[in-house]
Amino acid sequence: MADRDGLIWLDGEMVPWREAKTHVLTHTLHYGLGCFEGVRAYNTANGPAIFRLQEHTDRLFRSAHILNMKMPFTKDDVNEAQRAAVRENNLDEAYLRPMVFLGSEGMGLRADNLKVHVMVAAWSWPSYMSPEARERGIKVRTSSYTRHHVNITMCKAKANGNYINSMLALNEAIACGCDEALLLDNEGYVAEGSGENIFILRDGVLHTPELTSCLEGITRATIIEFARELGIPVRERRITRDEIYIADEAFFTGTAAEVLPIRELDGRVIGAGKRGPLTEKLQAMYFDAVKGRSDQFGHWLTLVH
Ligand SMILES: Cc1[nH+]cc(COP(=O)(O)O)c(CN[C@@H](CCC(=O)O)C(=O)O)c1O
Repeated sequence: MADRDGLIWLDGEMVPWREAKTHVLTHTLHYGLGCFEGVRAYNTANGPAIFRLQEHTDRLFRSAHILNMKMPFTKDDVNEAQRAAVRENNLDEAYLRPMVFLGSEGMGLRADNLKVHVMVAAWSWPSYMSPEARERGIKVRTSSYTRHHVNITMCKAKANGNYINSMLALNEAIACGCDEALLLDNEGYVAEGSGENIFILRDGVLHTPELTSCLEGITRATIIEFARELGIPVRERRITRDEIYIADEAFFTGTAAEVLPIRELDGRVIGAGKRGPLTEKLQAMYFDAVKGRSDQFGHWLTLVH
Protein backbone atom coordinates (compact mmCIF):
# COMPACT_ATOMS: atom_id res chain seq x y z
CA MET A 1 0.00 0.00 0.00
CA ALA A 2 2.92 2.37 0.72
CA ASP A 3 4.55 2.37 -2.71
CA ARG A 4 2.04 4.08 -4.98
CA ASP A 5 1.45 7.44 -6.62
CA GLY A 6 -1.05 9.83 -5.15
CA LEU A 7 -1.70 12.14 -2.24
CA ILE A 8 -2.73 11.57 1.37
CA TRP A 9 -4.31 14.16 3.65
CA LEU A 10 -2.16 14.30 6.80
CA ASP A 11 -2.73 16.82 9.61
CA GLY A 12 -4.28 19.36 7.30
CA GLU A 13 -1.96 19.02 4.29
CA MET A 14 -2.07 16.90 1.15
CA VAL A 15 1.27 15.09 1.12
CA PRO A 16 2.78 12.77 -1.53
CA TRP A 17 1.64 9.21 -0.82
CA ARG A 18 5.15 7.80 -0.33
CA GLU A 19 6.02 10.61 2.10
CA ALA A 20 3.02 10.06 4.37
CA LYS A 21 5.11 8.28 7.01
CA THR A 22 5.29 8.07 10.78
CA HIS A 23 8.09 7.23 13.26
CA VAL A 24 8.47 3.66 14.54
CA LEU A 25 7.94 5.02 18.05
CA THR A 26 4.47 6.29 17.15
CA HIS A 27 2.39 5.53 20.23
CA THR A 28 -0.61 4.02 18.39
CA LEU A 29 1.73 1.68 16.51
CA HIS A 30 2.74 0.17 19.86
CA TYR A 31 -0.46 0.20 21.87
CA GLY A 32 -3.27 0.30 19.30
CA LEU A 33 -5.10 3.27 20.80
CA GLY A 34 -6.42 5.02 17.76
CA CYS A 35 -9.63 5.05 15.75
CA PHE A 36 -10.62 4.95 12.12
CA GLU A 37 -13.42 4.82 9.61
CA GLY A 38 -14.10 2.87 6.44
CA VAL A 39 -15.98 5.05 3.94
CA ARG A 40 -16.87 4.59 0.29
CA ALA A 41 -17.26 6.98 -2.63
CA TYR A 42 -19.19 5.76 -5.65
CA ASN A 43 -19.47 7.18 -9.13
CA THR A 44 -22.87 8.76 -9.80
CA ALA A 45 -24.41 10.58 -12.79
CA ASN A 46 -23.24 13.80 -11.09
CA GLY A 47 -19.72 12.54 -10.44
CA PRO A 48 -18.09 10.77 -7.49
CA ALA A 49 -20.03 11.04 -4.23
CA ILE A 50 -19.29 9.85 -0.69
CA PHE A 51 -22.02 7.76 0.93
CA ARG A 52 -23.21 8.92 4.37
CA LEU A 53 -20.11 11.04 4.90
CA GLN A 54 -21.50 12.92 7.87
CA GLU A 55 -22.51 9.72 9.69
CA HIS A 56 -18.99 8.35 9.27
CA THR A 57 -17.37 11.56 10.44
CA ASP A 58 -19.74 11.73 13.40
CA ARG A 59 -18.78 8.20 14.38
CA LEU A 60 -15.07 8.97 14.02
CA PHE A 61 -15.50 11.85 16.45
CA ARG A 62 -17.54 9.66 18.83
CA SER A 63 -14.78 7.03 18.71
CA ALA A 64 -12.12 9.66 19.48
CA HIS A 65 -14.22 10.98 22.36
CA ILE A 66 -14.68 7.50 23.84
CA LEU A 67 -10.90 6.99 23.62
CA ASN A 68 -10.25 10.41 25.16
CA MET A 69 -8.44 11.68 22.07
CA LYS A 70 -8.97 15.41 21.57
CA MET A 71 -9.62 15.99 17.88
CA PRO A 72 -7.41 18.80 16.46
CA PHE A 73 -9.77 19.43 13.53
CA THR A 74 -13.49 20.14 13.16
CA LYS A 75 -16.00 17.77 11.59
CA ASP A 76 -16.15 20.08 8.57
CA ASP A 77 -12.34 19.87 8.25
CA VAL A 78 -12.52 16.07 8.24
CA ASN A 79 -15.43 16.04 5.78
CA GLU A 80 -13.48 18.32 3.42
CA ALA A 81 -10.36 16.20 3.88
CA GLN A 82 -12.28 13.15 2.68
CA ARG A 83 -13.68 14.99 -0.33
CA ALA A 84 -10.17 16.24 -1.15
CA ALA A 85 -8.63 12.77 -0.81
CA VAL A 86 -10.99 11.45 -3.51
CA ARG A 87 -10.81 14.56 -5.69
CA GLU A 88 -7.02 15.13 -5.56
CA ASN A 89 -6.39 11.50 -6.45
CA ASN A 90 -8.73 11.73 -9.44
CA LEU A 91 -10.80 8.81 -8.22
CA ASP A 92 -14.31 8.08 -9.52
CA GLU A 93 -14.90 5.41 -6.91
CA ALA A 94 -12.86 4.97 -3.75
CA TYR A 95 -12.50 3.40 -0.37
CA LEU A 96 -11.52 6.04 2.17
CA ARG A 97 -9.63 5.47 5.42
CA PRO A 98 -9.68 8.32 7.87
CA MET A 99 -7.62 7.49 10.96
CA VAL A 100 -6.85 9.29 14.22
CA PHE A 101 -3.63 8.27 15.97
CA LEU A 102 -1.25 9.29 18.76
CA GLY A 103 2.23 10.53 17.87
CA SER A 104 5.78 9.71 18.99
CA GLU A 105 6.21 12.47 21.59
CA GLY A 106 6.37 9.89 24.36
CA MET A 107 6.34 6.17 25.11
CA GLY A 108 4.70 4.14 27.84
CA LEU A 109 1.14 3.87 29.05
CA ARG A 110 1.45 7.07 31.05
CA ALA A 111 2.59 9.24 28.11
CA ASP A 112 0.42 12.34 28.33
CA ASN A 113 2.09 14.76 25.92
CA LEU A 114 1.09 12.91 22.77
CA LYS A 115 -0.02 14.79 19.66
CA VAL A 116 -3.28 13.63 18.06
CA HIS A 117 -2.77 13.16 14.33
CA VAL A 118 -5.44 12.76 11.65
CA MET A 119 -4.93 11.24 8.21
CA VAL A 120 -7.22 10.39 5.29
CA ALA A 121 -6.23 8.07 2.47
CA ALA A 122 -8.38 7.09 -0.50
CA TRP A 123 -7.79 4.39 -3.06
CA SER A 124 -9.65 2.13 -5.45
CA TRP A 125 -10.94 -0.96 -3.61
CA PRO A 126 -13.84 -2.19 -5.76
CA SER A 127 -14.80 -5.36 -3.97
CA TYR A 128 -14.15 -6.59 -0.43
CA MET A 129 -14.56 -10.18 -1.56
CA SER A 130 -14.73 -11.82 -4.98
CA PRO A 131 -17.33 -10.09 -7.24
CA GLU A 132 -19.35 -13.33 -7.54
CA ALA A 133 -19.72 -13.43 -3.76
CA ARG A 134 -22.37 -10.70 -4.05
CA GLU A 135 -24.70 -13.22 -5.72
CA ARG A 136 -23.36 -16.62 -4.70
CA GLY A 137 -22.91 -15.71 -1.06
CA ILE A 138 -20.08 -16.72 1.22
CA LYS A 139 -19.15 -19.52 3.58
CA VAL A 140 -18.80 -18.47 7.21
CA ARG A 141 -17.46 -20.19 10.29
CA THR A 142 -18.27 -19.40 13.90
CA SER A 143 -15.02 -18.27 15.44
CA SER A 144 -13.25 -19.85 18.39
CA TYR A 145 -12.47 -16.25 19.38
CA THR A 146 -15.06 -14.34 21.39
CA ARG A 147 -16.14 -10.79 20.49
CA HIS A 148 -15.18 -8.19 23.07
CA HIS A 149 -17.20 -7.99 26.23
CA VAL A 150 -18.58 -4.45 26.34
CA ASN A 151 -16.31 -3.60 29.25
CA ILE A 152 -13.14 -5.23 27.94
CA THR A 153 -12.82 -2.74 25.13
CA MET A 154 -15.15 -0.03 23.91
CA CYS A 155 -17.39 -1.49 21.20
CA LYS A 156 -18.96 1.83 20.20
CA ALA A 157 -15.48 3.06 19.25
CA LYS A 158 -14.11 1.85 15.93
CA ALA A 159 -10.77 1.48 17.66
CA ASN A 160 -7.63 0.22 15.92
CA GLY A 161 -6.81 -2.28 18.66
CA ASN A 162 -10.25 -3.89 18.44
CA TYR A 163 -9.20 -5.38 15.13
CA ILE A 164 -6.68 -7.81 16.62
CA ASN A 165 -9.77 -9.83 17.60
CA SER A 166 -11.19 -9.42 14.06
CA MET A 167 -8.01 -10.54 12.32
CA LEU A 168 -7.47 -13.56 14.58
CA ALA A 169 -11.04 -14.64 13.85
CA LEU A 170 -10.87 -13.96 10.10
CA ASN A 171 -7.51 -15.70 9.65
CA GLU A 172 -8.84 -18.75 11.51
CA ALA A 173 -11.92 -18.86 9.26
CA ILE A 174 -9.82 -18.54 6.09
CA ALA A 175 -7.45 -21.26 7.32
CA CYS A 176 -10.51 -23.53 7.61
CA GLY A 177 -11.55 -22.83 4.00
CA CYS A 178 -14.22 -20.25 4.81
CA ASP A 179 -14.55 -16.65 3.60
CA GLU A 180 -15.45 -14.89 6.85
CA ALA A 181 -15.82 -15.40 10.59
CA LEU A 182 -18.87 -14.97 12.78
CA LEU A 183 -18.05 -13.84 16.32
CA LEU A 184 -20.16 -14.60 19.36
CA ASP A 185 -20.22 -12.40 22.45
CA ASN A 186 -19.01 -13.53 25.88
CA GLU A 187 -22.40 -15.11 26.61
CA GLY A 188 -22.43 -17.05 23.33
CA TYR A 189 -24.90 -14.87 21.46
CA VAL A 190 -24.20 -13.70 17.90
CA ALA A 191 -22.31 -10.39 17.77
CA GLU A 192 -21.09 -9.68 14.22
CA GLY A 193 -18.59 -10.60 11.55
CA SER A 194 -14.93 -9.66 11.72
CA GLY A 195 -15.73 -6.48 9.79
CA GLU A 196 -19.50 -6.51 9.32
CA ASN A 197 -22.87 -6.53 11.06
CA ILE A 198 -25.21 -9.44 10.45
CA PHE A 199 -28.92 -9.83 9.63
CA ILE A 200 -31.11 -12.93 9.35
CA LEU A 201 -34.57 -13.26 7.82
CA ARG A 202 -37.08 -15.67 9.31
CA ASP A 203 -40.78 -15.86 8.45
CA GLY A 204 -40.79 -12.37 6.93
CA VAL A 205 -39.05 -10.65 9.87
CA LEU A 206 -35.48 -9.32 9.83
CA HIS A 207 -33.40 -9.85 12.98
CA THR A 208 -30.07 -8.30 13.89
CA PRO A 209 -28.05 -8.34 17.12
CA GLU A 210 -28.73 -5.50 19.54
CA LEU A 211 -25.91 -2.94 19.78
CA THR A 212 -23.84 -4.37 22.62
CA SER A 213 -20.69 -6.21 21.49
CA CYS A 214 -21.04 -5.13 17.84
CA LEU A 215 -20.17 -1.91 16.06
CA GLU A 216 -23.00 0.56 15.47
CA GLY A 217 -22.85 0.02 11.75
CA ILE A 218 -23.91 2.69 9.28
CA THR A 219 -24.79 0.08 6.65
CA ARG A 220 -26.81 -1.71 9.37
CA ALA A 221 -28.75 1.50 9.92
CA THR A 222 -29.21 1.90 6.16
CA ILE A 223 -30.67 -1.61 5.82
CA ILE A 224 -33.02 -1.00 8.75
CA GLU A 225 -34.23 2.14 6.93
CA PHE A 226 -34.74 0.14 3.72
CA ALA A 227 -36.65 -2.55 5.60
CA ARG A 228 -38.92 0.12 7.05
CA GLU A 229 -39.56 1.39 3.51
CA LEU A 230 -40.47 -2.16 2.45
CA GLY A 231 -42.73 -2.65 5.46
CA ILE A 232 -40.55 -5.44 6.81
CA PRO A 233 -40.38 -5.66 10.62
CA VAL A 234 -36.88 -5.51 12.15
CA ARG A 235 -36.07 -6.95 15.57
CA GLU A 236 -32.83 -5.95 17.29
CA ARG A 237 -32.31 -8.73 19.79
CA ARG A 238 -30.14 -11.54 21.08
CA ILE A 239 -29.63 -14.16 18.36
CA THR A 240 -28.16 -17.64 18.73
CA ARG A 241 -25.88 -19.28 16.18
CA ASP A 242 -28.39 -22.05 15.47
CA GLU A 243 -31.02 -19.45 14.56
CA ILE A 244 -28.72 -18.57 11.66
CA TYR A 245 -28.54 -22.24 10.67
CA ILE A 246 -32.35 -22.35 10.30
CA ALA A 247 -32.83 -18.85 8.89
CA ASP A 248 -34.48 -18.32 5.50
CA GLU A 249 -31.75 -15.81 4.55
CA ALA A 250 -28.67 -14.29 6.18
CA PHE A 251 -26.33 -11.50 5.13
CA PHE A 252 -23.52 -9.30 6.35
CA THR A 253 -23.53 -5.50 6.02
CA GLY A 254 -20.60 -3.11 6.03
CA THR A 255 -19.06 -0.26 4.08
CA ALA A 256 -16.36 -2.50 2.65
CA ALA A 257 -18.53 -5.65 2.39
CA GLU A 258 -21.68 -3.75 1.31
CA VAL A 259 -24.60 -6.26 1.43
CA LEU A 260 -23.03 -9.72 1.39
CA PRO A 261 -25.17 -12.87 1.35
CA ILE A 262 -24.19 -15.75 3.67
CA ARG A 263 -24.87 -19.13 2.05
CA GLU A 264 -23.46 -21.39 4.77
CA LEU A 265 -22.50 -21.19 8.43
CA ASP A 266 -20.52 -23.99 10.12
CA GLY A 267 -21.37 -26.38 7.29
CA ARG A 268 -25.14 -25.71 7.53
CA VAL A 269 -26.61 -24.45 4.28
CA ILE A 270 -28.76 -21.37 4.90
CA GLY A 271 -32.05 -21.21 3.00
CA ALA A 272 -31.48 -22.13 -0.65
CA GLY A 273 -27.69 -21.93 -0.22
CA LYS A 274 -27.39 -18.69 -2.16
CA ARG A 275 -28.47 -15.04 -2.08
CA GLY A 276 -32.13 -14.96 -1.02
CA PRO A 277 -34.83 -12.76 -2.63
CA LEU A 278 -34.96 -10.21 0.19
CA THR A 279 -31.18 -9.99 0.33
CA GLU A 280 -31.20 -9.37 -3.42
CA LYS A 281 -33.83 -6.64 -3.03
CA LEU A 282 -31.96 -4.92 -0.20
CA GLN A 283 -28.69 -5.23 -2.12
CA ALA A 284 -30.30 -3.57 -5.16
CA MET A 285 -31.71 -0.77 -2.99
CA TYR A 286 -28.26 -0.30 -1.48
CA PHE A 287 -26.54 0.02 -4.84
CA ASP A 288 -29.27 2.33 -6.14
CA ALA A 289 -28.72 4.56 -3.10
CA VAL A 290 -24.89 4.61 -3.16
CA LYS A 291 -24.80 5.20 -6.92
CA GLY A 292 -27.27 8.06 -6.83
CA ARG A 293 -30.11 6.22 -8.56
CA SER A 294 -32.49 6.76 -5.65
CA ASP A 295 -34.06 10.23 -5.24
CA GLN A 296 -35.39 9.21 -1.83
CA PHE A 297 -31.90 8.64 -0.43
CA GLY A 298 -30.03 11.27 -2.45
CA HIS A 299 -29.41 13.24 0.77
CA TRP A 300 -27.04 10.51 1.87
CA LEU A 301 -24.59 11.44 -0.90
CA THR A 302 -21.94 14.18 -0.74
CA LEU A 303 -20.47 15.12 -4.10
CA VAL A 304 -16.70 15.24 -4.19
CA HIS A 305 -16.37 18.02 -6.81
C1 LIG B 1 -16.36 -4.85 13.40
C2 LIG B 1 -17.23 -4.17 12.38
N1 LIG B 1 -18.57 -4.34 12.48
C3 LIG B 1 -19.41 -3.73 11.59
C4 LIG B 1 -18.92 -2.97 10.55
C5 LIG B 1 -19.93 -2.31 9.61
O1 LIG B 1 -19.92 -0.93 9.89
P1 LIG B 1 -20.33 0.10 8.73
O2 LIG B 1 -19.22 0.11 7.74
O3 LIG B 1 -20.49 1.42 9.43
O4 LIG B 1 -21.61 -0.40 8.13
C6 LIG B 1 -17.53 -2.78 10.39
C7 LIG B 1 -16.99 -1.95 9.26
N2 LIG B 1 -15.75 -2.47 8.76
C8 LIG B 1 -14.92 -1.53 8.02
C9 LIG B 1 -13.47 -1.98 7.98
C10 LIG B 1 -13.22 -3.18 7.09
C11 LIG B 1 -11.73 -3.48 6.96
O5 LIG B 1 -11.43 -4.59 6.46
O6 LIG B 1 -10.89 -2.65 7.33
C12 LIG B 1 -15.50 -1.29 6.63
O7 LIG B 1 -16.48 -1.99 6.25
O8 LIG B 1 -15.01 -0.34 5.96
C13 LIG B 1 -16.68 -3.37 11.33
O9 LIG B 1 -15.35 -3.21 11.28
